[in-house]
Formats: sequence, C-alpha cells, structure tokens
Amino acid sequence: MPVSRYYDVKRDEKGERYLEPYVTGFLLLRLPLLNKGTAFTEEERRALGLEGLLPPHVNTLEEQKERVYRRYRLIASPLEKHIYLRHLQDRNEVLFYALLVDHLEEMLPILYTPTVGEAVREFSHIYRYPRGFTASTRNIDRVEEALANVPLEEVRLIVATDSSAILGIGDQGYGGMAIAIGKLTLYTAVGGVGPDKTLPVELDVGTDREDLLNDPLYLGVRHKRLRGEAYYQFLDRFVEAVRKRYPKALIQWEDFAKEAAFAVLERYRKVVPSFNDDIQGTGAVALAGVLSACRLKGERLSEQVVVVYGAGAGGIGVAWALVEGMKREGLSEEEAKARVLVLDSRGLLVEGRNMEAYKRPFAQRRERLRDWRFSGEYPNLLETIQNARATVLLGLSGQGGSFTEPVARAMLENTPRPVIFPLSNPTSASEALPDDLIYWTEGRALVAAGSPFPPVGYKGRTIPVGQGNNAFIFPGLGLGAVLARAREVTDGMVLEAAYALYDLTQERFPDLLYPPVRHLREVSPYVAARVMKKALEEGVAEEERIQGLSFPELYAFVRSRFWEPRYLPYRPAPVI
Ligand SMILES: NC(=O)c1ccc[n+]([C@@H]2O[C@H](COP(=O)([O-])OP(=O)(O)OC[C@H]3O[C@@H](n4cnc5c(N)ncnc54)[C@H](O)[C@@H]3O)[C@@H](O)[C@H]2O)c1
Ligand SMILES: O=C(O)C[C@H](O)C(=O)O
Ligand SMILES: [Mn+2]
Repeated sequence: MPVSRYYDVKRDEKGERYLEPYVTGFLLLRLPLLNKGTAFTEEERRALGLEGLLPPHVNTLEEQKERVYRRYRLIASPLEKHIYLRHLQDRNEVLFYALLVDHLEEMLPILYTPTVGEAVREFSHIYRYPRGFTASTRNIDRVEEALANVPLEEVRLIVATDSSAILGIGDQGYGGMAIAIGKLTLYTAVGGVGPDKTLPVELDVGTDREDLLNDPLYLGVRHKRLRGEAYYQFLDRFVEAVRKRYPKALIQWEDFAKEAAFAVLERYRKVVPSFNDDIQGTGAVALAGVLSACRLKGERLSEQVVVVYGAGAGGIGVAWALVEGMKREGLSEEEAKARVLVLDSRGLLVEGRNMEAYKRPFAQRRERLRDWRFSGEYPNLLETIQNARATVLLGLSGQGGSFTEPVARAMLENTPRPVIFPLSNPTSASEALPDDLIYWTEGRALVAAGSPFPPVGYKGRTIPVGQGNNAFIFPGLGLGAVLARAREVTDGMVLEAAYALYDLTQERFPDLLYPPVRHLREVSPYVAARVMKKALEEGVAEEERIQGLSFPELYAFVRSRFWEPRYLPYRPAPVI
C-alpha cells in the first residue's frame, strides 16, 4: 500500500529515496505534502506537467525559507504570525518544517503555547483550509467510511481532543482542533515523525459554551456536549474505526477535562496504544524538573514536601509521578503520599471529604490536620504551605495569579531555596509571573513555568526560566512507543521518559531545570530510545527489528528514522 492515495515514497537503484506522485500538473501545487513550489526542478517541471505554471527561476529550499521568513518578520501580532505559518503549512509542508526547525525557539510560542490558545478561541474566525479528521455527532454513525476518506495510509500518531479542557481556557468546542494540530506539529518538528504519519483529530461532541453556540460563524456542531453513555459510545466507535483503519497508530488523548480524562485513559489504554498527555506527559515533565531542582540545591526528592495546586488531569498526573519518584528513592507508598499534598478549588484533599474518585488516592489522612491552624473547612493554599512546611509548589490550577506574594514568601519561610513552578497555560493562566516569584523570594526560588518566559534579571544575575511543558515528554514518548510498536504505553514507559529527560538535563545542561527549547530536537530522540528500552524490558515492544538491541543501537534506530524537512526528488509514476 502506498503511503498516501496521492503518492508513494520509494528507493532507487542506489537506495536513495524518491517520491512518486500519482497526480501531476496544477493539482501537485495544491497538495501541501507534495508541493515544492518554486523549488521544482526544470526536469521535474517537464516530467510532471508543471511547465508554464511556475515562475522561471528555480529556488533552493534555502532561498524559499529566506523569502517566507522575511515576510514573517514583518508581522507584528502573534496570532497573525500563527495564521501566516499555518497557511504556509497548508501550502508546502517541507518548507514549513524547514523554516520551523531553523527558528524553533522563535516560532514554537507562535504555533504552540501560548499563541495556540488564541488560535483555539478564534478557530472559526481564522479558518482557512481543512486539516486532520473530524469525528462529530453528524458523522459518528458513518465514522469508518469517513475515516476512509483520509488519504494517508500509514498514520502512526493521532492526537485527539474533545476540547473539554483546552489548556487553562476550558471548553472550546470545535476550536480544540488547533491544539491537536499544534501538538502534531511538534511531533514532526522535534519528534521526527513524518507529517504524513500524523493525524490531528477533533472529537466534536458539542460544546456547552453559549458564546460559541450563538456565534453564526461557529464551525462545530451546535448542541450541548454529549454526556454519559452516549459520550462513551461515540468514543468507542471512533476508537474501533481507528483500530481498523490504522492498526499501528497510537492515540494521544489531549485536553479532556478531569473526569473524562481519567475515564478515557483507563477505558482504552489496553485496547489501543494510547496515553493522556495532560496526566502522564505532565506528570513526567514535572517529575524531571523537580528532580533537577533537587539536584541543584543538593537535596533529595524524598526529603521534599510538595504542594500540588489543582487536582484535575494535570494536578493528579503530577501528584502520581512525584509519589512514584519518591518511592524510587525508597519511601513507602504511604510515606510518599504524605509528602505530596494536593488541593482543588475547595482546598486540601483530605480523607472523608466529598470528592471525585480520581482524587481520593491523594487525600491526606485526617489525623495529619490535628495540630494544623486553618480557618475554613479545609486548609487553603497558604495554610497548607505553612502547616505542611512545603518546599515545592506546583501550579496546575489554570488560575492566573493565584501564587501571590504571601504564598511565595511563605515558601521562603520553609526553605532557603523553594521550588515554585506555575505550570498552567497559556500565559494568562500562569499562577504567577516568574519575574514576581524571583523578586518575592529575593532571587532564591527555582522557577520553571508551563508557558515560555524570558530570563529574569535580578541584582546583576540573569536567571533563565525553564519551560516545564509536556512538550519535553510527549514527542519522545509517542515516538518511542510507535517505533517499538508497543502494544501498550505502560506507566513504566512514562516514568522512564521523565528520568530520561532528567538524565539528559543533568548531563548536557547541568545548571538548568529543563533544556532550552531550541534543544528539543536532541531531547525527543533520546527520550524515545529510553522509552523503547523500557518497552523491551517490560515485554510490550512488538517490533521485531529492535529485539535484543543495546541502548546505542536503539538510539541509532531512532535517528535513522527521524524525518527531516528536505525535498525528495520526484519521479513520475510509470504509465501502465
Ligand atoms: N505545563 C504543562 O505541561 C501542563 C500540562 C497539563 C496541564 N497544564 C495546565 O494545568 C491547568 C489545568 O489543566 P488540566 O488539564 O488539569 O485541567 P482539568 O480540567 O482536568 O482540571 C482543572 C483543575 O483545576 C483545579 N482548579 C480550578 N479552580 C481552582 C481553584 N480556584 N483553586 C485550585 N484549583 C482549582 C481543579 O482542581 C480542577 O480539577 C491548565 O492551565 C493547563 O494549561 C499544564
Ligand atoms: O499544551 C500545552 O502547552 C501543555 C499542556 O498540554 C496543557 O494543556 O497546558
Ligand atoms: Mn494539554
């Protein structure tokens, strides 16, 4: 089976790859996975019916990049930059990725967090070309036929969202498609997964947002969200259709609101290789960063008292990973859980309190509160920090500005080097500005944030702010699972991704909490190889070619399959 309905990638007599298109002429210039624009050579133009359809001068990829980058630099607004780049992606994917890879640090905040949040909100207003797959209440009864319309035959990576909790901006209806597109852009740019192996999916089960339902331009289905049995039936149908059409594909669940996030993860994790990015990817990235922080202050993770602010997908995922990390250092489950305190909007999770099932494993023993001083029914953030003598504070609440000066100062009362990570996205949802945290703690806090922030200048020092974003985990985790053909993404693989990120940071960037974002293309293949090694150890790796490989061999395997944005030579398909 060819890679796509419109082309295949083959090898010539010398083993070099070339592309064989099944369409010629004008159409070739309209398909983003095929279009080289002005870079089609004279020979290709003659052979493929393009003569006279392009300007006479043949450009190199370098020249094309120069042209599009110059225009890009003239655009002032981040959202307009996003629109410009997305348009380029829909016109010529190789050029788009070649440009992105050259300017990763500059363009990631435009294509991904935080600007992608705006693109989600404005999705129906800035819409241009279709991309990805939409399963909706309109087509779910015919989802198999619909999925057959996707022209790609070798999809390996699907990012699917129901848009019920996009970043920290809540239910966003059809607009969540922009998040699925953004995550997969990273898979290709830093995870080396070919763009024709990826498929963004919007699961449009409706929206509860009145402003969207009343907006005449809104592009999604216009009814309230499906719930209960109907919701799970919808998802069952989708998963079944994916299994049939793309049996080798992994599904990354993205931005499902709390309860659904946990339920969907558990319902399908043994049915189809899948993981939840917000629970597991975030857990892993937080664990890696806190381990780095501990190393920098010369302490152990198991000595810390951690407060996790927010008890949704992100918060509970982070609490889980930190408990696992402490257990690795020798604590019992109970000892570890006593060191990880989790709060939701009503305060500290305490046993006996009325709460959702997924929160219960992280509720504190009641006796714990016996000598505590607090005002309300349950201790609030400040009271928890003070009474538990917290040394690490992690924000996954989506509540912008909730780490106030008294909160930061209370952390400093407990320890000379507090670890404070406001991890909520986008920038407006960040629990604090890194600048403020550094000032409030007199330059002593170790700070990383979910969204990108510039370095902070403090008393002559320049303090870099790490980006504690699951972008350091999911591309490597997904890539590793796919290359290993893992039948399941195990908890062991998720934790391995965390330790891989920590090890790499320690080795390559010993002064930092996370690698700089421009190094993501080194991080992901390393994480992937470690994930593959773990999958082999746990007996879930089904890929024949990697059985028995050493770590360097696994790493070489990943590198050899890493997609790079370069034009392949084209040869017309032989006429039969
Ligand atoms: N940095 C990262 O990589 C990363 C990854 C995942 C999520 N996040 C961020 O975490 C935030 C939450 O995302 P999620 O996926 O967990 O959403 P979610 O819908 O699953 O959970 C939201 C949770 O926020 C908490 N919350 C709401 N109001 C609160 C309040 N006033 N005080 C304390 N807690 C409150 C609640 O416990 C709720 O369960 C978002 O802003 C998101 O961007 C960051
Ligand atoms: O999308 C991000 O930037 C990280 C994370 O998945 C989130 O939901 O905030
Ligand atoms: Mn997310």
